[in-house]
Amino acid sequence: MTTITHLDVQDIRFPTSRSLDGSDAMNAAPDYSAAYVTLHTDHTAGHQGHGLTFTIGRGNEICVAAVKSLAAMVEGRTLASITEDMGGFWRHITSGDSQLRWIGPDKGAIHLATAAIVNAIWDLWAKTEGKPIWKMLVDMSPEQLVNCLDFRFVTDALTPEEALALLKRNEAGKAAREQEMREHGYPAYTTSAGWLGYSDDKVRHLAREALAEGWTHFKQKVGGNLEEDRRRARILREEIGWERPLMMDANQMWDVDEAIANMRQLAEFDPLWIEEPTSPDDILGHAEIRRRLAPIGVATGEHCHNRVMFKQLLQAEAIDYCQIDSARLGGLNEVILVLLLAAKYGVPVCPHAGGVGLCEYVQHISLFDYIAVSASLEGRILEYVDHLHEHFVDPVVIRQGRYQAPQAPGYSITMHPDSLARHLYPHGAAWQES
Ligand SMILES: C[C@H](O)[C@@H](O)CC(=O)C(=O)O
Ligand SMILES: [Mg+2]
Repeated sequence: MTTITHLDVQDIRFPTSRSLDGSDAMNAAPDYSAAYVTLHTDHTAGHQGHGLTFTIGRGNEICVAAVKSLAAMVEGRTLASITEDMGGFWRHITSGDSQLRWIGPDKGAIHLATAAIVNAIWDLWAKTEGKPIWKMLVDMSPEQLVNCLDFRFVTDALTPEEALALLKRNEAGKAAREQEMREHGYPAYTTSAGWLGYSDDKVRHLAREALAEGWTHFKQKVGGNLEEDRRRARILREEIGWERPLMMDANQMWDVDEAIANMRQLAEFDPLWIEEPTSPDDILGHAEIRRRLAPIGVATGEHCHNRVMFKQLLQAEAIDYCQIDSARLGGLNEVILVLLLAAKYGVPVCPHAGGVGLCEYVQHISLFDYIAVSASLEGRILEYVDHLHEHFVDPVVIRQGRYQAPQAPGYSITMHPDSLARHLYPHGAAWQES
C-alpha cells in the first residue's frame, strides 16, 4: 500500500522572454514557467508523482501558494484510496473545501493548482502500474474510465451512460490503432517558426528548417499589426507552399467584428483555422465568428478553464477544433470528460501545447483519444513547440512531424533535478545571469 507522505511544490521559471520564444500578440514576452509538484511516497521502489501547471512568469508564485493550500487534500492518503474512486477524488479536490472553492470555482489559479496535483496523482498511479499514462488509460475498461469522471454540471449534454456507450463503440479496433500509433506516431504541427517576436529572417529560416525535418503543418501568430501579419504569412506561404496547412492564432486580441474583418483580410493566405480570435469566455462571440468566417475554422480552448465552458462551446456550435489544455482544465479527469463531450458533438480535439511540459503531457491525451475515444485522425493535429524538452527525464520524441508513442511509465512530466535547481525562481543560477 503506497502512502503519499508529503507534497512539495517549486516555482520553476525559464527566461524565454530573452529570446522571445513563445511570444504572441497578447503575451509579448513570456517566461515559460511551472508550479512543479512532487508527491513523496513510502513506496518501496521510491516512486514519486510529478505534475505541473503552466504559467508565463509573474503569477507563478500564486499557483505555488494555491498548490500549498490544496496539499492537505492528498497528504497522508494512500494512493489506492484515491484511485479506487478517481471521480470522487476529483469532486473532493475541486469542491471538498467550500472555502477554497469560493476562489474558483473550477477556474483561475486554484484550478491551475488543481491540475498540477491531479496530474501528479495520475503520474504516480501510472508509475506504480509500470505503464505510460496513454497505455494505462487504453487498458482501462469503459466502466473504470467513467468511474474517473465527475459529471456534475454536464449531464444535460453527456450522461455517464452516454460516456460508457461512446467508449464501447470503438473498442473493437483498439488493438489495431494502438499498433498503428506505436509504428507511425501521432501527426503534429509546429508553432516554433511562427512566434510573433521573431524577425522575418528567423521565421523564414525556421520554416525551412522545419520543412527539412518533415513538418507538414505550421502555425503563425497574428493579431498585432495587420500589415505585419500579412508579411509574415507571405513569408510562410513562400516557404511552405500552398498545399501544406497554415493555422493562425490571435491569442484573444480582437473584438468579434474586428476578428471577422481582420480574418477576411488574412483569408488570402488560406488559413485552416483562426485560434482564439476573441475573449476565451465569449461563447456566442465565437459562434458568430465561426458562422461568418466559414470555411475558415474557429479553434479555441487553451484558456477554456473547465468542462462547462467546453460544453457550451460545443452546444453553441462555436468551434471547429477543441483545443483542450492539459494544465488549465483540472487535470486528466476533466480532460477525459471533455474528450468525450467533443466526441459526442463530433468536434476534433487538437490539444494546445505551447508552454513548458505541455507537449510532454498532451501526447498521452491524443494517443488515448485516437485509440479509445474518437478512433479518427480526421481534422486532428497535435501542437508541438520546440522549447525546453531537454529539462525532462522522458522528453517527447518527434519523427517526421509525428509524436512517437512514449514508453516510460508515467505522464512524461518528471524534470531533471539539476534543471529544477538551476531554474528555481528567483535564486536559481539561470536567474542570476543577465
Ligand atoms: C504564450 C504562449 O506561448 C502562447 O502563445 C501559446 C499559444 O497560444 C499556442 O501555442 O497556441
Ligand atoms: Mg494558441
